[in-house]
Amino acid sequence: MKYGNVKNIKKELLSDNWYSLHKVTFQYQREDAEWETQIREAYDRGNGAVILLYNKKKGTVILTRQFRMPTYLNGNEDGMMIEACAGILEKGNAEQTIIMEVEEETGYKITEVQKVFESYMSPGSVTEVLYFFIGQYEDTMKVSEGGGAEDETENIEVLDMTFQKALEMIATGEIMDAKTIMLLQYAQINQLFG
Ligand SMILES: Nc1nc2c(ncn2[C@@H]2O[C@H](COP(=O)(O)OP(=O)(O)O[C@H]3O[C@H](CO)[C@@H](O)[C@H](O)[C@@H]3O)[C@@H](O)[C@H]2O)c(=O)[nH]1
Ligand SMILES: [Mg+2]
Repeated sequence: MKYGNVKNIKKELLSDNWYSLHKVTFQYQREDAEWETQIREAYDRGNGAVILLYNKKKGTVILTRQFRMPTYLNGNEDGMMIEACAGILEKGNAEQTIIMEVEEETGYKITEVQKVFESYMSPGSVTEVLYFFIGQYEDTMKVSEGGGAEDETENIEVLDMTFQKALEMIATGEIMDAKTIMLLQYAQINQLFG
């Protein structure tokens, strides 16, 4: 018995303004071998990369704070989100992108990163795969203010806080971003701070 087969996939473009949204109609073969028609919308904003910047000696991490409209629309009172530094893959691969994004958003020039895992973040509706990294930073690596790309309206604030404080902020709900929680918990499980 075949299971999980898909056929007759038809994609209808609903929106391609900034990113693209497709309505996908397809036939899906159930476990009992019957074919059924399903419709699912899929939002494609490309893939992304995210990193936890940490300093083992100081016991600190670098996070960012920025306005996120979708959260504002769904109950986040001021729309501000505390997140690990992240960006969408445009020109290079995940590693090149995250190194560039770290400098753009936080002002640190790092050269070494370590990939820890990759994950779909919202598999029922968003196509994106997110590549997760960790990387050590030193105060001497700070080369600029950060804040985001000059041609973009990101207005990113750079936060330097203790790892303990960041963990507390998950418990209090001040950190409510999945990729950030995943990386902080990775650091805790793998005892990055000893
Ligand atoms: N004009 C316009 N600009 C947009 C739109 N959507 C996003 N932008 C701009 O596009 C830029 C994308 O910045 P990046 O730093 O590359 O991406 P990111 O938004 O930080 O994405 C990261 O976080 C996402 C949410 O957690 C992740 O989904 C993504 O993979 C990545 O990790 C930002 O300047 C943002 O303001 C839009 O609809 N219109
Ligand atoms: Mg970003």
